[in-house]
Amino acid sequence: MSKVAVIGAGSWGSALALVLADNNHDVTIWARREDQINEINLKHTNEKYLPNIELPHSIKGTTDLKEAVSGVSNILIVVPTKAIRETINNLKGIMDTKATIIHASKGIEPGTHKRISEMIEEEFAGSELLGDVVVLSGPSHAEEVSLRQPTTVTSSSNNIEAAEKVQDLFINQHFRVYTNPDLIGVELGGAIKNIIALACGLTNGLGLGDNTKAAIMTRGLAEMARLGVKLGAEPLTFSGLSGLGDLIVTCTSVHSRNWRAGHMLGQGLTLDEVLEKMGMVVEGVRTTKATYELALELGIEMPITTALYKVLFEETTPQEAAEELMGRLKKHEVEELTNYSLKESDY
Ligand SMILES: NC(=O)C1=CN([C@@H]2O[C@H](COP(=O)(O)OP(=O)(O)OC[C@H]3O[C@@H](n4cnc5c(N)ncnc54)[C@H](OP(=O)(O)O)[C@@H]3O)[C@@H](O)[C@H]2O)C=CC1
Ligand SMILES: O=C(CO)COP(=O)(O)O
Repeated sequence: MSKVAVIGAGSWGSALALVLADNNHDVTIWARREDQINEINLKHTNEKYLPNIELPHSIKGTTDLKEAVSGVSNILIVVPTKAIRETINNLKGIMDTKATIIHASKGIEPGTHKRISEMIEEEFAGSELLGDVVVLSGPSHAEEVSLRQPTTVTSSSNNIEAAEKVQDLFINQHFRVYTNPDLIGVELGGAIKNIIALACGLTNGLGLGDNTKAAIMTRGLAEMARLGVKLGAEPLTFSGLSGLGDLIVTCTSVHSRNWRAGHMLGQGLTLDEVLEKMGMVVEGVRTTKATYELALELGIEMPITTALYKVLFEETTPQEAAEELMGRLKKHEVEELTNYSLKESDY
């Protein structure tokens, strides 16, 4: 049994706290709102983020970050990507022991184009408090994990032994954890599938059917792998749980916030209206911006990401974006991933 601090009490933080508590770990969950922590401690529920689920009574909630991490050598961070740097900065000031930082968030930062493990390392730079950084990623809707439905994910780190320790922390008969040493590929797959899920939801909202969905998913996987390989990922990672697996679960499920947000956009709502209605994080929006910028910088062709960027952040309508995608130059389906460069005409 280990002590684990879970930082972030949204849907995913609560569901992972449940998995850890099921494994008899000593779990403290931190949230910034007193009312939410009172609900977790007194009613053992988190209705806003995980409706109709009774959390294990052993989970302790606190709004005191110092109390959450004091003497804890495994800290799980599950806040939206935009809150990662702020969270690490707050942690750095109050941690009293070196800890493995596990994160389960999915995104890329606009502007810097950093993955989450890179942001964590950057924020801890020069500090003795950072042990290993491990990501937990894969096809795993919080709603189903909290019902203890069979789920598979991947634990990845530059230090495979750290990934294996995290595998041991989480694995149980409902929640099967694999390991993969390809940190870059695992983090990129989890982030970029959100872009593709937004695009799938959008085409569905436009009234388009399964052929279009299959096209977006398959060609989306191709552009995810193309960028990933350029950044040093292993191509095979993208056919695994954190790539294809997460793409399937996010593009085909009504649980997905990214899919639902895309669907509302396709039905004609503005981005602001969609985000207001969702009330939960839609990571794909910021990740589309980050990935679009990164693709331009590296000269990697990512037509679906580009089309979505134009719909989200420029004046392009979904219909215009769909027409533009279908009207592109003809090409071979299978490309040489390691020898790919963008031609000006491809955009
Ligand atoms: N939901 C899922 O099934 C899965 C989610 N993920 C990933 O996990 C991450 C978190 O998602 P999820 O739990 O679903 O998100 P939710 O929208 O359900 O919850 C977000 C949580 O983060 C808190 N939060 C927001 N901003 C800050 C901040 N600046 N500082 C501290 N806490 C903050 C919110 O607190 P408050 O209520 O006070 O605003 C809330 O508790 C995302 O990257 C997502 O992609 C990964 C796999 C599955
Ligand atoms: O990452 C997820 C499932 O693996 C959850 O996706 P959404 O954020 O779109 O709900």
